[in-house]
Amino acid sequence: MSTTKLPPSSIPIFTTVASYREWRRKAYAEKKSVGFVPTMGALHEGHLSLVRRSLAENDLTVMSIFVNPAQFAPHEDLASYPRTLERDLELLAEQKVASKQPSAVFLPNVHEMYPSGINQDVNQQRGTFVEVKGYGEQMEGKSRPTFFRGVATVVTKLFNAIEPTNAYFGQKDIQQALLLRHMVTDLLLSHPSPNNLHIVPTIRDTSDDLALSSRNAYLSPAGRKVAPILYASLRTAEGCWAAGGSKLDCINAATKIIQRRIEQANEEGLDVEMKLDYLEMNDAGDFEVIEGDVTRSSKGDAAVILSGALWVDQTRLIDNILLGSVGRIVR
Ligand SMILES: Nc1ncnc2c1ncn2[C@@H]1O[C@H](COP(=O)(O)OP(=O)(O)OP(=O)(O)O)[C@@H](O)[C@H]1O
Ligand SMILES: CC(C)(CO)[C@@H](O)C(=O)[O-]
Ligand code: BAL
Repeated sequence: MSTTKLPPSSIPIFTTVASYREWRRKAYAEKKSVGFVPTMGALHEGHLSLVRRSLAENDLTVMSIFVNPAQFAPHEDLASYPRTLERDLELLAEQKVASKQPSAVFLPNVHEMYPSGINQDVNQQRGTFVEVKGYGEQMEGKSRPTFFRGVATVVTKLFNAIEPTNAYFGQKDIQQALLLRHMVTDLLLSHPSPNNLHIVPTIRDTSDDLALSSRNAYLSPAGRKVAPILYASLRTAEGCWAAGGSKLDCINAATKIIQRRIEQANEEGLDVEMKLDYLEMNDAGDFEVIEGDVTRSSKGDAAVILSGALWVDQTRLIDNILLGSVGRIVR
């Protein structure tokens, strides 16, 4: 275990796969289950809810903190992504469920995760990648075409290194979590098995329901004031869908809510720019876009992802609501 230049921590920190594996071997020998919470750090209550779920369901809980360069496009915010390691370790050490506390932090550097090197050329011809075709091109993948390849690749590596019994992901990034379930199934992974990849509900700010997100730290006061409109617009679409509206009508109604907020912000003289990236409904099974004339009753019982992304100045916010029969998704 290396402790060079690391902040003090009461939880063991492993910076190499080799040192972590020694610890993991002991857990196997003692027949202890290992819950895993992968993150990019800058922890908030959303991350901590995943930790508490893991603590409740496993003997041991491991969190990884790794800002994965491969999932950022060259024009994205890799350099400025919030990094708050000292505070993250403090928050983690405060978590306790039924006298269990987090057991280890995996904190690799880029070389440890990408031993053959990494470049962010989207057309790169050399290297090992994991791509989940057919599930990474819609919704988030449409706006971030190389994002899911980066996520699937690093999560495969993390699963191989950590060998978790259970892994925990947030509903806030629903496409990511469902795509990873497909990946785990298709690659016959057993650590975790597909049934043990859990999706945990989104934690929101109690005052205005804004989904907690590390990138919220980028928001100016004016940006923070308008940001809840994304979820409010999704709630409008949800209500419209429940009342029997067509997909087209519901998305239009939600879009109008955003447009109205943009006008209002101008009228209020708020110093903020908003731009809607997308609002869409997709089948939760195959991620296909729902046709405009489809309604809740014509869709039957199948689960639907209602999701959107909104630019607030330079910050890209995402959120979603699951519609229909979602019991088998969030579990
Ligand atoms: N509000 C939230 N509620 C529940 N889980 C969340 C929430 N926000 C993030 N997560 C989950 O935490 C895990 C780690 O996410 P990550 O470190 O990227 O944080 P983030 O807040 O989503 O950051 P970003 O602002 O980059 O999207 C993911 O599984 C993610 O879905
Ligand atoms: C799953 C993940 C840790 C992979 O880098 C990241 O995409 C995240 O934090 O959601
Ligand atoms: N929360 C998903 C990680 C990302 O947006 O890069």
